[in-house]
Amino acid sequence: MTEADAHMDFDLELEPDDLDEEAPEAPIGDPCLVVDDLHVVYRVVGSRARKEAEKGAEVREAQTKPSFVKRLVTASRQHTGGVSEVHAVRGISFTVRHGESVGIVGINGSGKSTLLRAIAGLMPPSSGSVHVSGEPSLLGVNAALMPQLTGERNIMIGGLALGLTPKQVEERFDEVVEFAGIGDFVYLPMRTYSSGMAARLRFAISSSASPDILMIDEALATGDAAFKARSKARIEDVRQNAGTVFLVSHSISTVEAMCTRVLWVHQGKLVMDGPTHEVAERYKDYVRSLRPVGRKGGKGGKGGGRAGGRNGKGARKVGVGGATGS
Ligand SMILES: Nc1ncnc2c1ncn2[C@@H]1O[C@H](COP(=O)(O)OP(=O)(O)OP(=O)(O)O)[C@@H](O)[C@H]1O
Repeated sequence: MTEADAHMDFDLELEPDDLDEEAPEAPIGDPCLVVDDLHVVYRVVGSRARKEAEKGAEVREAQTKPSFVKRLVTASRQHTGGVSEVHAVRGISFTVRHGESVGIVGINGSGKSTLLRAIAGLMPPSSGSVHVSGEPSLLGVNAALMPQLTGERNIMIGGLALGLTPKQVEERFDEVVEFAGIGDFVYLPMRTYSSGMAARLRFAISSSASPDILMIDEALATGDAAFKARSKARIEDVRQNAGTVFLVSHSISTVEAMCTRVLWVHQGKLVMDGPTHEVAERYKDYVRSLRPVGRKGGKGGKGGGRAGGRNGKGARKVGVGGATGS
């Protein structure tokens, strides 16, 4: 797959709901999250998995010498391809303060979800570290809820994981179901849900406890206009209470409407970090440059005119060389 193909589901179109919207300012407080030279490496077994992984990140053969016992055991198995390592996050560092809403953008396979999961504590760093102040009870929307259990049971488990008491979960149950818009499906196993329903339920659970850090991975793309409006209001609530929001989205207009700061990740590295309008404009230019000749970049064209300093703070360009396909 070429890089031009890889970005194709990135949506530069402005959503009607988001037109001319910018994330409102909120008081910015002390640092609440420090990510220091973070590396995340996946180990991939078998050639098919390796092919999948090669889409975006650096892949290399794992430097492992199998133990004597392992060599004996695998000698009797059919060879399925070696063990590879996918270096999905490569030396990312940044600091986030209370009250910031941070968008993470990048083409497919660039490492956004892996970074989010590592920040949420769902993925152990291979090296480097993530320091979180306050409640470490982060339940990212990618947190593994259990597909074989009903939505009802998952709301309870997710609520408890966020630090709520059983009584508090019960009190918030109706609100979570209504927010997610899943109706009576809540009494069916989650494996019967569409991916959109599951994403909306995870978002509703993870935002129900006013977490210190709210992580959102694509959930906003899965709802209708009313769900988006509810989500926006909830994100603002979290920020106004000096919480921090992380948002991974393929919709640049959603990031522009909801975030005060954007991190641009490419091939596992942070290539730009700064105020939303600056990073979004540069990122849109980059995505347009990837479009094959003859394909109109008109979607993004509409969104290109919203430059103009909001707070005068400059973006930190960490090394855009990576974004040109290094
Ligand atoms: N469980 C896994 N095992 C092995 N490799 C993985 C795994 N999950 C992700 N990867 C690889 O790590 C790299 C980063 O993936 P990640 O999902 O973080 O990217 P992304 O930017 O969120 O992508 P997308 O926009 O397509 O969702 C990719 O090369 C991907 O193939």
